[in-house]
Amino acid sequence: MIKVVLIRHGQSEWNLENRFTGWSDVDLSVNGLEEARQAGRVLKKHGYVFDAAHTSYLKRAIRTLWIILGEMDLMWIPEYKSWMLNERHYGALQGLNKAETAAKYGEEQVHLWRRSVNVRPPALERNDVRYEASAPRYQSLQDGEYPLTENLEDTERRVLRYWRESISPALTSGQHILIAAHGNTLRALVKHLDRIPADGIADLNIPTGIPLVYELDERLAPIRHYYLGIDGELPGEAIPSRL
Ligand SMILES: O=C(O)[C@@H](CO)OP(=O)(O)O
Repeated sequence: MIKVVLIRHGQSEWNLENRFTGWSDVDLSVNGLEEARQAGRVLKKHGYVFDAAHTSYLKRAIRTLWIILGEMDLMWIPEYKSWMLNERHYGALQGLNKAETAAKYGEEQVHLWRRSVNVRPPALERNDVRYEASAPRYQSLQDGEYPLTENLEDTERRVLRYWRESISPALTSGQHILIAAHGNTLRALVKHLDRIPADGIADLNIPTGIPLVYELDERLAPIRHYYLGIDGELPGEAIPSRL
């Protein structure tokens, strides 16, 4: 049986301030640092060992990974980073306060921007300071790959490309893999793994900093999944609903 562990980064400064984040490169909050340490302790306590880890180009996920590997004394393992694991790009909403945006455009519109599969938030303009296509970290992207905005389907396409190209072959060759990523990249991956239809994904939220274990068969179809706490598998009611 194949196991892969997914983890959403610990609480970020903008999760705390309730701001749309996307590709904005904000760090972990004090609470987020502790969530990452705790995730490392949980994985270590339950005997997890990884051969390699994958994360995004964004420091909230990278730091979460580093803290976990530090706790597990696994800092030596290969670490792979890709923009394809970056959070869903939030377009022109990036940096805005979610509650203020809801007061301006209505709760329903903001819910569509946040949780629908096919509605894209307003796009960034190329002359916006938040458009960072020429930043060194994004130099390897091909034309058209740096997003101006994304819906969940757009995010799913690039996440699944990375899953198929870089993670699936490692898993089927027997490697134990940890993926430290983001709320919507992990929602996209879970949607694919569990074959959740487009109209069933709005209510799926992944909490920050709690390891999510997927057990897969040899064709990488899920057998079962569960969140892991210090005392073992977490019951549904123990999963925080905070986003
Ligand atoms: O702001 C973001 O980038 C994401 C994750 O924090 O928010 P949301 O919950 O709206 O998908």
